[in-house]
Amino acid sequence: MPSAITPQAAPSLKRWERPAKTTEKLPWADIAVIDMSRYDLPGGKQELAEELRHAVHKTGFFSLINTGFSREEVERQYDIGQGFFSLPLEDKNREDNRCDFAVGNYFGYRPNNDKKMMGTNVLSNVESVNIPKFIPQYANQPFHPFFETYRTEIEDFSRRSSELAAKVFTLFAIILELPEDYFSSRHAYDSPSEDHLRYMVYHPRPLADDLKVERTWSRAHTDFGSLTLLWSQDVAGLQIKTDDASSSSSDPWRYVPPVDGGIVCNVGDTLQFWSAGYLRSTVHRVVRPPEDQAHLYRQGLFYFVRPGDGVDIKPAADSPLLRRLGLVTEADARGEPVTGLQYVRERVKNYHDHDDYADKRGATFKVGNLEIEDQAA
Ligand SMILES: O=C(O)CCC(=O)C(=O)O
Ligand SMILES: [Fe+2]
Repeated sequence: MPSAITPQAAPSLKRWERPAKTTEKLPWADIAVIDMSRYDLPGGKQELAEELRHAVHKTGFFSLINTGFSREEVERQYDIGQGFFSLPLEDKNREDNRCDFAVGNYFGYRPNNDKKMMGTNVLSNVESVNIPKFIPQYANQPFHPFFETYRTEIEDFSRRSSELAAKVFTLFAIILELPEDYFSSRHAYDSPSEDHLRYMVYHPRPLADDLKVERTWSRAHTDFGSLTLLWSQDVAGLQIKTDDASSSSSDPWRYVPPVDGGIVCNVGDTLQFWSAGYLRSTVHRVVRPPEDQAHLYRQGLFYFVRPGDGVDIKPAADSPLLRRLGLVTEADARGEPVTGLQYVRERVKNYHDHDDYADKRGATFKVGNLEIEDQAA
């Protein structure tokens, strides 16, 4: 749908500057690139699903190109995020704009330095703001007045992110031999869910502090929802934990490479549950960037897709593929339901409602019969 948005109508914002890529040679992950311009061609979805199968089964990470988001509109979102982060702390952190972690509500603002890291005195260097879906049910959820000026643009971006996710869900349904709308219907934009558009920035830290926390900027974790869209990030630091600790290296961590004009996607916990582990919610983390980028504010743009509040996230026992593979049985169909809202709220609460981001290597997190490794080494 052509967009009738005129960004010039809003007051001018300082332009965000795209940082230069690192010149360091890093161990990059091999990330499949899926060309979404083929999606609507005859047989296109089936071909793309086949290309995606290996990636989602092995690492759960892949990237999309030709998604319909122009470079200008993506950078405009970075301008908006940067404009918000440059407001005074008291304003950003006003009471009606804060995440309410006590109830696992991630909508709103999370300030920099809010927690200690891994049993040290080093503080978290992440600042973020999560914007809920633009539906009447969220009229009273955090939405800072700064964003009002840009509401139309942000809403357009949010809705189109969800539309893109729906196409990816269709590919997942094809892979699992389920009806094509199996997952997209469980993530309808107009039904309540904890989906959010996120502006995020990591503040650079002195090397001495980074060394005290094993260079950790974001602890190893899996994503709590269904699918994460991450607009390609030029500041290296995001790493995925792979199975290929090869003979040349015992280190399983690989950096996610930038994909110009692309969107990196990863499968979250709920799709791993629905697919009885066939689609992988891979452990990832963010570490101090290479030294030619370590001084930069690492700003990011994301859309986190969460399951519909009321949908059951237990394994899709009706998938012929999962049945043939023996991953689901009749008993799975009869298991206790766990709803999307229940899982996501409990997971956010468990992860964030503390004074610290402790080292939780090896810990697991469980709701009903659904269990996930909370933080793998
Ligand atoms: O900042 C990044 O590149 C990834 C952040 C992330 O994994 C998350 O917020 O879930
Ligand atoms: Fe993540």
